[in-house]
Order: sequence, then C-alpha cells, then structure tokens
Amino acid sequence: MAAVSQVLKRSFSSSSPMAGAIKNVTVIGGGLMGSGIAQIAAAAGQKVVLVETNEKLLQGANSRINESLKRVAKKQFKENPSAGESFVQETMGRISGTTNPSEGAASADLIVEAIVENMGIKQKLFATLDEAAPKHTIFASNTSSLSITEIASQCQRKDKFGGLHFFNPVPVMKLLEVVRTNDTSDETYKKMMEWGQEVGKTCITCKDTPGFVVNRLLVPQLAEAIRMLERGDASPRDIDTAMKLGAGHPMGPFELADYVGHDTTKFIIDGWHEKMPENPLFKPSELLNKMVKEGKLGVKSGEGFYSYKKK
Ligand SMILES: C[C@H](O)CC(=O)SCCNC(=O)CCNC(=O)[C@H](O)C(C)(C)COP(=O)(O)OP(=O)(O)OC[C@H]1O[C@@H](n2cnc3c(N)ncnc32)[C@H](O)[C@@H]1OP(=O)(O)O
Ligand SMILES: NC(=O)c1ccc[n+]([C@@H]2O[C@H](COP(=O)([O-])OP(=O)(O)OC[C@H]3O[C@@H](n4cnc5c(N)ncnc54)[C@H](O)[C@@H]3O)[C@@H](O)[C@H]2O)c1
Repeated sequence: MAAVSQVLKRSFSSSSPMAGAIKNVTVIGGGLMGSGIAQIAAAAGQKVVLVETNEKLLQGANSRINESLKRVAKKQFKENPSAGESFVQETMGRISGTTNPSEGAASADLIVEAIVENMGIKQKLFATLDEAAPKHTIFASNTSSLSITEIASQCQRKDKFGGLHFFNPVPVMKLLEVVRTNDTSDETYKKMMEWGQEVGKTCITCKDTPGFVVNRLLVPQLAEAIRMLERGDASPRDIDTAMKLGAGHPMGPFELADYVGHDTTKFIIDGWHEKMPENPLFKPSELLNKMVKEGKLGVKSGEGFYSYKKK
C-alpha cells in the first residue's frame, strides 16, 4: 500500500474535484467494515486513505481488500480476466494507508469512521479529526448502535456530521442506512445520500435512534437465539437451519453472529442495556460474555459458535 504522501501528490496533481463533490475519502479503521468501505469507495473511482493503528493492521486490511476485489473481479469480468486484473490493480492504486489519523484527514471530503464500537474512543477520535480536517469535510460514523448525536458531541461541525451504516460484507450487502441528527444540514444529508449511491448502495434514511432500522430489529433476534440456546431449547445448527429454511434468511442467527463478531454484538447489547435497562430484549447474555472473554469472537478469531480454523 502506497504511503499517503505519494498518493496525495498524485491525487492533487490531477484536476481538483468538482466543488462539493466527494472525491477524497478517508476511512478510519481497517477491520471487517473499514476495509470493505475503503474498497467500495476506491472501486467507485475515489481516492481513499485508510487509517489504522499500526502498519501490520494496515497490511492486513490491504490483503483483505485485495482478496475481496479478486472475488468481485472474478464475477464482474468473467469473460475478460485481464480486465479483471486491471480493475483490481487500479482500485488498489487508489488506496493509500497511514497510521496517523490527522495526516489521513488532511485532504478528505468525507471521513467514515469504522473503529471499535466504543463511544469514548469514537468521540476522542472525532475531536482530533475536527482539528485536522478541512472545514468542508463531512464526518460519518459506521456505528452499529451508538448515538450519532453523542458521537458528534465533541465536534464543532455538527452540521456536517451523520451516520453511514454499512452492512457486512460491505462489497456485497446493498443497503446503506444514512442517519441524520437534528443538526445534520440538508446539504450534508444530500451529499451523504449521493455518495452512498455513487458507491453502489441503496440508501434508506432513518432518525438517530438505537440501532437505526436493521439492527433494532436484528440484534434482538440474535440475542433471543442465544437465550434459546442458553435455555437448551435447540442447538445452534438446528436454530440456524430453521431460520434459513423456515424464514429464508441467507445465514442463521449463530452463523450471522459469528460473521458480525461477538465483540461487536456484545458492545451493542451492553450499550442498549445501559440505555434501556428495563427492556428484556437487551438483557446481557452470560454465554456471549463468556465467549468474548475467552476470545471466541467468531470468524475474525477462528472460533465462535462454530469453528473456522483452517484445517
Ligand atoms: C451488526 C452490523 O451493524 C450490521 C450488519 O452488518 S448485520 C449483518 C448483515 N449481513 C448479513 O445478514 C449477511 C447474510 N449472509 C449473506 O448474505 C451471505 O451468507 C454472504 C453474502 C455473507 C455469503 O454468501 P454465500 O452464498 O453464503 O457464500 P459465498 O459463496 O461466500 O458468497 C457468495 C458470493 O458473494 C460474494 N462475496 C461473499 N463475500 C464477499 C466478500 N467479502 N467480498 C467480495 N465478494 C464476496 C462472492 O462473489 C461470492 O461468490 P464467490 O464465492 O464465487 O466469490
Ligand atoms: N462487524 C459488523 O458486522 C459491522 C457491521 C456494521 C457496522 N459495524 C460497526 O463498524 C465499526 C467497526 O466494526 P468492525 O466489525 O469493522 O470491527 P473490527 O474490530 O473488525 O475493526 C475495527 C478496526 O478499528 C481499528 N481501530 C480501533 N481504534 C482505532 C483508532 N483510534 N484509529 C484507527 N483505527 C482504529 C482496529 O485496529 C480494528 O482493526 C463498529 O462501530 C461496528 O459497530 C460493524
């Protein structure tokens, strides 16, 4: 992955972007979601700076993006593999990396944050970015469950702050939830919606409420499936089979929980339990807490409800 300075020189040597259009995107956090968001923005022809906490994680994001692009290319360029190879190379060439969030923010029209689901860490990061980013830069969080209004609370640019909630895996899932707070300006909202379409997503809009639309309906289901297992009502495999064959879901709740990551699901449930302690749907799960404590995070750690260790 090229260093930011090399790519930024290239990007600023070309004509600067149309006034107002989002052409330079910075993604903070190159994990499951951030790497996917960086990938689709670069594939849409935008200059992307990916920010991670260290070089090793940047390289990990780089290879994850490269692998995913190859899967996309294999399908999109089935008849013309060499065009597929150029697509992968050109897309990768639009992505640079840095471990310095302020450097990464310097040229951004849009910053999408996809770091750990922790309010304090997100607020601290955005306060730093508020100082470093140009005045016109729009800020967005990919948070699953936290309040955008609260995440934005330490920033001056509350009018240029919203939520852009993607779904895992980002290159495949068509939905983007565009969340506006009471302070998000119409211009910011319009730019977020246009950008969402530019990167190939179908955008829906919702208010800044816990879990927005999908997660408010989905996470209680995942939590209830775990409670079903804790009660001994059925096995994970049978519950997954039931929801795939009985409700037409592409993944059952345990496969999906493994895919999302148990750390993320735990952060969501704990956060909602704190906000709404009387709601039984968000009662923390001892089994989930035990798994996270044991590092069984699902696909990302090689083991969750199922094992993903390469044989
Ligand atoms: C909690 C958060 O805040 C919100 C969330 O994100 S909730 C989670 C939302 N996501 C879901 O519900 C995912 C539900 N699951 C699915 O849609 C599907 O199981 C799945 C797309 C993940 C995998 O599809 P499936 O057919 O089961 O298996 P798979 O063969 O791996 O993938 C099918 C095709 O999708 C594409 N694909 C899958 N993963 C991909 C990736 N990471 N990158 C690029 N392409 C990918 C590939 O083209 C693949 O075909 P290929 O194997 O020939 O390359
Ligand atoms: N996992 C999902 O299915 C999913 C779907 C939609 C939204 N989300 C949300 O996206 C965010 C990220 O989730 P994820 O699953 O990608 O997590 P992840 O653990 O895979 O990735 C988070 C990445 O952020 C990096 N990071 C942490 N602090 C950082 C900082 N200060 N600066 C730069 N990088 C930092 C970590 O090193 C890690 O690589 C969370 O807010 C989560 O709720 C997750």
